[in-house]
Order: sequence, then C-alpha cells, then structure tokens
Amino acid sequence: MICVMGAGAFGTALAISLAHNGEVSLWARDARHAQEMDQHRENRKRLPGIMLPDRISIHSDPSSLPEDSTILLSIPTQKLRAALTEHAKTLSRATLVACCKGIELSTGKGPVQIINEILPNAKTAILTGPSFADDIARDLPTALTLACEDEAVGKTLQNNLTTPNLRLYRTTDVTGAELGGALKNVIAIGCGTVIGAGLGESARAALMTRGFAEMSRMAVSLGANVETLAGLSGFGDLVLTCGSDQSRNFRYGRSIGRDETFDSAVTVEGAATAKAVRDIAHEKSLEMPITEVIAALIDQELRVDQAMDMLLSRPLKEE
Ligand SMILES: NC(=O)C1=CN([C@@H]2O[C@H](COP(=O)(O)OP(=O)(O)OC[C@H]3O[C@@H](n4cnc5c(N)ncnc54)[C@H](O)[C@@H]3O)[C@@H](O)[C@H]2O)C=CC1
Ligand SMILES: O=C(CO)COP(=O)(O)O
Repeated sequence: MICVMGAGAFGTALAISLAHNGEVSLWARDARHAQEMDQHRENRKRLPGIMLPDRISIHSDPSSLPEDSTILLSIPTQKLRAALTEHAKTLSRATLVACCKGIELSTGKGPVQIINEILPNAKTAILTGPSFADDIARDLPTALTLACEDEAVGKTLQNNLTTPNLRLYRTTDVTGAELGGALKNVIAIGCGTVIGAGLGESARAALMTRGFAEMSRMAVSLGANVETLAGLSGFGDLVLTCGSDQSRNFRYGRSIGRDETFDSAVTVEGAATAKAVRDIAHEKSLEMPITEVIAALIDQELRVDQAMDMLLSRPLKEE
C-alpha cells in the first residue's frame, strides 16, 4: 500500500500521479480539509482545478494505515520532526520516503537524517528533483532522483513509484540528494532577489553558477558525491527553481529584491535552510559567501545594494 502523508501541493500531486499505478491513500492532518477534499474530489486549498482520481482515498487518521506501507512524507522540513514524533508508533515499521527539501534549522539535519534519528528501524529514502506540483498533477513529463542507501530497497521503490509520467533515477547517495534539494532553494532566493531588484539575466546566470560551486563545495565536504550534485536533485532542480516564477523560493527572493512583503503562510523552504547552511558553514569553516549574503538579506541585516557590493568586492581568484 502506498500512502502520502501531508496533503499540501506536492503530496497531492504525487498521489495523483501514483494513482496511475493503483490505490493510494492521501493523509491530511486536518480532518476538515480531508472531508472537503473527499467531498469535492479536489484539493481546493493547495492544488485548485485538478480533480482527484477515484483511486485516491482520503484519510485524517494515520492509525488506519497498514504497518508495512510505503509512506511518502510530504511535509515541510521544519515541521517533519513534530509530525514523525506524533505518529512514531504508526510509522515505525513502514518504508519512509522523504519528499521534502531543506535542512532543519535547530539541528542542521536533512529529512532522512531526521527520520533515522526518530525512527531508527524504518527503511528510509528521499525523492527529490526538479518538479513543480502542478506539472506532476497535470501529468506533464517529470524526472526525479530516488536516493536510498539500501540498493535493494531503492530498486523496489524506484519500480513502485515510477509512473507513466514520472520517471525515477536511482542513487545510493542520500547525502548528495538531500543537500542538492535543500541548497538549491537558497540560491533560488538569491536569483529571485537579483531579478526583483532589476540586476539582469547575466547576474542571475553568474549567481546560479557560483551558487552551484558553493552547493557542491558544501555537499562534498559533508560526504556527498559531486556527480549527485550535477544530477537531477542538484543541478537539475537549481535550473528549474532559479529560472521560474512558479517557484515560491524564487518569488520570495523577488519580493526581497522589490522591497515588498511576502505572505508568511506560504511554504518557502530556503528561508530557514539558508540560516541552517550558514551555521554549518561557520562550524566547518567553509567559504559560502553567496549563502552568507542571502541569509543576511532574509534577516534584514543587509540591503540588496550592500549584498551586491560585498560579493563584487571579494578578492579576485581562479574559477
Ligand atoms: N510544491 C512543489 O511544487 C514542490 C514541493 N516540494 C517539497 O514538498 C514539501 C512540501 O511542500 P508543499 O506540499 O509544496 O507545501 P504546502 O505548503 O503546499 O503543504 C504543506 C503541507 O504540510 C502539512 N503539514 C505541515 N505540518 C504538518 C504536520 N506537523 N503534520 C502533518 N502535516 C503537516 C500541511 O498541512 C500542508 O498540507 C516541501 O519540502 C517542498 O520543498 C518538492 C517538490 C515540488
Ligand atoms: O522544489 C521545487 C521544484 O523542484 C518547488 O519549488 P518551490 O518550493 O520554490 O516552489
């Protein structure tokens, strides 16, 4: 049985795609939201205009899940620990696939590390890469990375979670996949800022490229393979998120560049992750100048012109 926990935009989109393969359970924490979705066969709150196939059953009580389920956790990273702790008994024997992109601010851990800490006996993996929920839900072609340390479990998940429109590539480099998905959101905030402030497409390309160098430097220093960063979960998602105003991280950055306010209820994973990355960089003495200025912009410690001056006046060096 495949179950998606978290009826946000991404969880709902994954459930829609997986329904091509068979029955799927979609679990929403809010009973009223679950009831509304069931009544209208639509997630009007997070994915309006897209019908939920009959093969999706909607629940708000996770204790009804079979113990050996595969559960896709589509919950923002900063909320994941609370959700796992609350439902630890139900989840302890399942195969848990993190479907979130971030680093926990209070611990510096990625989603799989958080799951392994709370549920040490669960089989774990992460599903990440370039995909907007809306594209997946509309059955547009998408390719993602499925990272699982246990190769046999990874192969089973790859087969079970690939759908006619959602093609999964496999790796055992969980650290690389986790970090690619988390770090690209920080750079996307920076690219949004550049565009919002009217600094131009050339500046965006420079920030993406030097940001990718920064992402790779940190990920490799934490044990990732550099090839993983060059794949779907790193470079692929960086390109998508930095180049599209469908991205919430990009739009949040754009609001910083335009000096506008942004709706604090919208999920922007890169905002907390930027600060978590800055903390890790300080602890490990890693040079992360782009992340430093993005975290400072988020904290309103710098203006955009000051941030640009800081980056442009750095000592000249080899690429
Ligand atoms: N929306 C997108 O296009 C994509 C999102 N993602 C990732 O998916 C993750 C979720 O994002 P979205 O679904 O877009 O966010 P969203 O804001 O649409 O939904 C988040 C969902 O998490 C639920 N939630 C929050 N705290 C919870 C808790 N303690 N227990 C249970 N559920 C809880 C909320 O009720 C909400 O339904 C993020 O890490 C995001 O980076 C990944 C790829 C694409
Ligand atoms: O992760 C995503 C695309 O792969 C979604 O991006 P946002 O969270 O910025 O909307």
